[in-house]
Amino acid sequence: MTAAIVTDQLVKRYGSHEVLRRIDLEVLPGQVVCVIGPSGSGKSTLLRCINHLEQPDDGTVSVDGEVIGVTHRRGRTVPLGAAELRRQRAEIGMVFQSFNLFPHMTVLHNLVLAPMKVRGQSRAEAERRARVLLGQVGLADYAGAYPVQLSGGQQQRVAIARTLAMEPKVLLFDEPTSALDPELVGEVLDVMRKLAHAGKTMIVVTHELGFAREVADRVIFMDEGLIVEDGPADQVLSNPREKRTAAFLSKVL
Ligand SMILES: Nc1ncnc2c1ncn2[C@@H]1O[C@H](COP(=O)(O)OP(=O)(O)OP(=O)(O)O)[C@@H](O)[C@H]1O
Repeated sequence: MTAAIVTDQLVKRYGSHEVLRRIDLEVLPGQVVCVIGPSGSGKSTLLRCINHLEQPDDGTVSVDGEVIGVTHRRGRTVPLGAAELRRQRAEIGMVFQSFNLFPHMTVLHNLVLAPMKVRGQSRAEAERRARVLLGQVGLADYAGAYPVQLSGGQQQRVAIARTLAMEPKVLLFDEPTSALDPELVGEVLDVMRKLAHAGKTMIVVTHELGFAREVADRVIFMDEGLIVEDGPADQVLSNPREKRTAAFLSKVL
């Protein structure tokens, strides 16, 4: 079985600070992996390198067997051109903490923009699909609303629908509920739970350990740019093998 996501000896540095220190990770199709760890451990940077929002300094990322961001020319490895990189990145959906919806566009317009521009879908087709997705995230009646008219939880559900509209091969979530008022967290986690049950491949950076325990196939604990522990959710969260994992959990549980 081809892994959905592979990182091979992935390195990212900011100046002399090595933020990712040779990360090897393999996520199988349909797996849900939650990534936990202290602030500054490199969780966001890992996601941002997987989708090449940040250029890794060393190592490779592959999605569905295709190496991201580089190609081979005359025996040398060279960076991909912008258009080709855009095509690859469209296969890697990313949901951010801060929604990032276009404020001057309606919900529907936010959803159809990229499928029309990047995927070449007609407006009619893009709108038809967008309405289906809005139904799936429980926002069928909000197609004509502007982001400012929505709660944070609704905005994040629109952002998830917008990501799904590109039919990505994998989904990355970077603390998708951290900016939400506590009473709005559940509705976003519900949507993510449905995606997990529908068989999507997901990496979720989160502080929601209840969600991780219930939904994740695996939990990864990162610290100081390394994967310290990687195992079944119950084992890592209830019976960690590594002292550093246990110390972290004792602070956050
Ligand atoms: N653009 C950047 N320039 C310089 N340093 C950066 C940059 N982005 C991240 N870093 C540093 O890299 C380290 C890892 O950051 P990262 O955001 O990946 O951590 P994190 O585990 O996601 O933390 P948090 O839980 O607080 O979001 C931190 O020390 C951070 O200050």
